[in-house]
Amino acid sequence: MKSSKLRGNVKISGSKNAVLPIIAASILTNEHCFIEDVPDLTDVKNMKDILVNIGVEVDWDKKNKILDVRADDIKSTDMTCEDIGQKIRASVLMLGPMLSRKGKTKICMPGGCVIGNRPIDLHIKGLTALGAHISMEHGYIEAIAKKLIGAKIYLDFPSVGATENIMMAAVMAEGKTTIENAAIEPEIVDLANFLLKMGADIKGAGTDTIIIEGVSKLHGVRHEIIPDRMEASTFMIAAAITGGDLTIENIILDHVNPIIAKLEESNVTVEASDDRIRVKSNGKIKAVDITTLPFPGFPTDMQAPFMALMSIAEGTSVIVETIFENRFMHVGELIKMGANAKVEGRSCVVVGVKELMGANVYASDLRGGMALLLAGLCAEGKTVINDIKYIERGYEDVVDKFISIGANIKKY
Ligand SMILES: CC(=O)N[C@H]1[C@@H](OP(=O)(O)OP(=O)(O)OC[C@H]2O[C@@H](n3ccc(=O)[nH]c3=O)[C@H](O)[C@@H]2O)O[C@H](CO)[C@@H](O)[C@@H]1O
Ligand SMILES: C=C(OP(=O)(O)O)C(=O)O
Repeated sequence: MKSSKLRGNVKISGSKNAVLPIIAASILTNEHCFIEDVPDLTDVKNMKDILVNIGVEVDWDKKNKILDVRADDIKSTDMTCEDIGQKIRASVLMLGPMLSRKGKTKICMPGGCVIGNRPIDLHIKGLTALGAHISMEHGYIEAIAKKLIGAKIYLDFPSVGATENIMMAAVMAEGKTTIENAAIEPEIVDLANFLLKMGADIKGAGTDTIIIEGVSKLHGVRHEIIPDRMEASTFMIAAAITGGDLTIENIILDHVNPIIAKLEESNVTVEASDDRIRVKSNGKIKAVDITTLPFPGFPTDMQAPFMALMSIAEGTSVIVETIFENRFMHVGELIKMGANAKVEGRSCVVVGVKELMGANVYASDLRGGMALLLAGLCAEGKTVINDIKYIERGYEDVVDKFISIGANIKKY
């Protein structure tokens, strides 16, 4: 049976991609860091465990969504324990803070969504420019720096993770660091705000040139994580795909502009005010083209969910993925559900169909899994999504949130 049109209000959680680097940054001081609005996600648990394994005290008050991190005694620099790092992408973000705090570390090659090769050469280039010696052997990365010294670093691509890692290494390096062609995503700005509150000297975060003057010490901080723009965008698409009417609360409008623009082009009504947004649809979706780009372009993380919407649109949509070379794993599963889609290199042509049909499908990554869930909401008949662990990496209380707005969905 189809889920009904989703209706009601849904509150957005703290951002996964903002909280993970901020947890890493909290070891830059030996004082308490209180991180607020922390989402209960497996990625956050894994990041917390990485810290706990090296002797950092971490107290997670899930009821109040507060993580209290105190890294006054980092007992080990070996972060390879149980290979937790392989489970998440953000584990690589421990390199910068550990070099800064301990002068050395050993971590696993990072995991995260399998959406391309995801090399870390730009992280290494940046940290090496600051004086680190980095070697990679047997799936482990070893980094040593007697002293970090500020440098001018040009990123060949505005990598989010590399910008974050370099910022965290540079805040206590000697002298000035300039990151050129830096990423400008909102999560970079949130990290910079966290570091500024700790006493760092950073200028230009949110622009393509970030200038950091090293300071000798950072102190404890209290900081609230920004709302998750990907979760917000997902619920906006959910309203559209079910012909529903949702009010999405705790949202920063500037962070979701590309989704607003594309939904409006698709014949969806969007009413924005302050920190909430109402998305209404009569179910008649018009096909539009999208090309993923770094912020403020259309986010690669919303490519798969938006493709689910385009599967039932009137007309043909061309979806171009420019950020990751292998981010179309969901296409085959959408085709099982009746979608008419064809991948050609970095592009996918989607010809809208009248209706999708329920099927037994497999999530292969976080956002691809969410695309299947969204498709399942509007499909005729039952959809069974296997491997929802991928979805749970990045969506807090996902099943309960969908049930609260009228979705016919159950977790087994
Ligand atoms: C935990 C987290 O915040 N994840 C986000 C982060 O991932 P992540 O930080 O991994 O993404 P990057 O911005 O680094 O990657 C973007 C592109 O740069 C390439 N690259 C990256 C680093 C490097 O050293 N060399 C290199 O070639 C990647 O292969 C990719 O093609 O930003 C992505 C792009 O917005 C999002 O999809 C992810 O959700
Ligand atoms: C790709 C993603 O996450 P990660 O970088 O953690 O794999 C994502 O959030 O869509």
